[in-house]
Amino acid sequence: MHAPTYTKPLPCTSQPSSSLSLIASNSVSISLSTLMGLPSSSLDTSWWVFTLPAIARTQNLTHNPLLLIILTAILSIALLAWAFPRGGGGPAWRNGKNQMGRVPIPGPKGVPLFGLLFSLNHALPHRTLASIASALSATKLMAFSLGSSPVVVTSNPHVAREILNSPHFADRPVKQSAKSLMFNRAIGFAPNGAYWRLLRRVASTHLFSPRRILAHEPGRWLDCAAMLRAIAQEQSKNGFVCLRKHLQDAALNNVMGTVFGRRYHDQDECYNRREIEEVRDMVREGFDLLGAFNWSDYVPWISFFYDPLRVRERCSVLAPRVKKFVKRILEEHRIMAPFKELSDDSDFVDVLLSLEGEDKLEDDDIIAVLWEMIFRGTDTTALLTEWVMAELILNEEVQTRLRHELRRVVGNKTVVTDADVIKLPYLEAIVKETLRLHPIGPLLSWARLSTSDVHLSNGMVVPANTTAMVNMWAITHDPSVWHEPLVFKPERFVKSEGGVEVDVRGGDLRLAPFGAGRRVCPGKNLGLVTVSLWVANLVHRFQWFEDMANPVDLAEVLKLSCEMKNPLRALASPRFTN
Ligand code: HEM
Repeated sequence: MHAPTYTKPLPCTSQPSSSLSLIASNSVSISLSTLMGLPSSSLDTSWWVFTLPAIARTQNLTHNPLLLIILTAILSIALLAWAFPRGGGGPAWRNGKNQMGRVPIPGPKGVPLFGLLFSLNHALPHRTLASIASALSATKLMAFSLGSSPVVVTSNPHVAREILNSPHFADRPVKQSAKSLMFNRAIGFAPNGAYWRLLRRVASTHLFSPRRILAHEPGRWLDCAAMLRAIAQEQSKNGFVCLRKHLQDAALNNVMGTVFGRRYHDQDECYNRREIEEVRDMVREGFDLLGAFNWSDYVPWISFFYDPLRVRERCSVLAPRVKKFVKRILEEHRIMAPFKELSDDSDFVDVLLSLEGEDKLEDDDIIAVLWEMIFRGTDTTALLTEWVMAELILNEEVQTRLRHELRRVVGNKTVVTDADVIKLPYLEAIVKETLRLHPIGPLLSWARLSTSDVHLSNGMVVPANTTAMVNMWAITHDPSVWHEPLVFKPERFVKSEGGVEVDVRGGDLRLAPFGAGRRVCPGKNLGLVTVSLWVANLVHRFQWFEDMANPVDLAEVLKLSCEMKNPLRALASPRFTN
């Protein structure tokens, strides 16, 4: 919209000076406003700028200090109007982008240029977003800016269902680190299309199907047994156990075994120590880089001045290391391929190498897919198990009840198997309650991206290219969704005791820690089977107590996943003699 045409003649009799003519020229007034991104209403009221010379009764504005002050004030107001646009949402929501629907999307304006970046770059963005949404009555949907990226977040299960299940939200925004580490060729970040569908199909059939998960049980049990041994050793040596390291080792072995056909147990001599250390180091570095808050993902120019974590540089070192490592494993598998038959317990490398015709993948794509599995599969299961154990230690009666359930199902056996685990409803309730109280992806790990303008049923419209987040933490802590949301109460999921039946695999958005829709976590069954098996064996083998010298601290920190800020340290009293 153009500024209104000036109609009143200036009372000034002589010609304006050149600077004045610039200001008094209609076309310049428009371009100045446009440059500043002023909303049309400010243009409508800007006509009085042209009367300034009359007010000042002067021909040269620059020589009049009063006018200079007024001009500076106008410019400042214009700048502020540009930086804090109307309607909320902040700098990325200028020009009424949050008002495209019947109902506008409310949201905080944040800081000019940066939006909410300063509020969200610390450890607990899910809590901050939940408080802002609640304060602005924007829990259904809130618009905000992360630098130049427009973002919406919902803390409402109905809107969450619409977003996660919509085909228009089936892409993800790709972080710089993910791109540099090749993840844009893997399942999680590949754009929604034929390539992504192929990867999902192959992974669902050959890695995550119930048959394959069952076929890999012996390997899973090997890792679990090694973990139990290491825990017993640490307890007898130190008098306490730091659980996270054992869980991470078991998780790494579990995923390395299923994906690469390699396991690294301490008593195994066949793999050299250097390789184990190399894998651990690469995984650690990858976690750090992918979990790091990288300013240049949101304010691209900032990396020229400010890159405190050296994300770009570190990625460019890690990516070739990963490639070299995985390529070596691919070559070994290629050499052995003629001597192996594919079966249900084949590792994922063999499966990917066996693909033919249209399904055949380039080496670089295989490397990306395999590497992603290591990343996604390792910390998720370890950190979730750590949260479960922390709650069991703090809630002694829940631990005791679980042990009774185990005794009833397992009897005198020292080992709990996958077949036993499915007969343990109280264990299932404990895992669900932990996922509710401590969702390890409180903002569902990686966000979604709208591929077109999306009309929601509540009258709001999310424009194309908007990042969409679901604040699962806010939903699972909402007292209007969950009674006494801060209390750890597995009984709320025990049906025979009046509890609710909730499908945590994406069917019920009141508790969807694995996401939902076509991009729901494909590793959800593997994750749940693994965590349940570990918890069952940890509780069956040991009685767990709080270490009073290091009390359990439920403080959290959000990195790649939401983890205990202070890793769990506890006392493990063995229940069997061998
Ligand atoms: C207990 C553990 C786990 C939790 C809580 C979890 C959670 C999630 C969440 C919230 C998402 C995003 C879903 C969405 O956008 O709707 C996701 C995606 C994904 N997860 Fe998991 N996950 C777990 C375990 C695993 C495991 C064990 C693997 C593989 C070994 C895995 C592989 C993936 C992959 C590949 C994606 C991307 C899917 C896509 O974009 O198409 N996850 N996970």
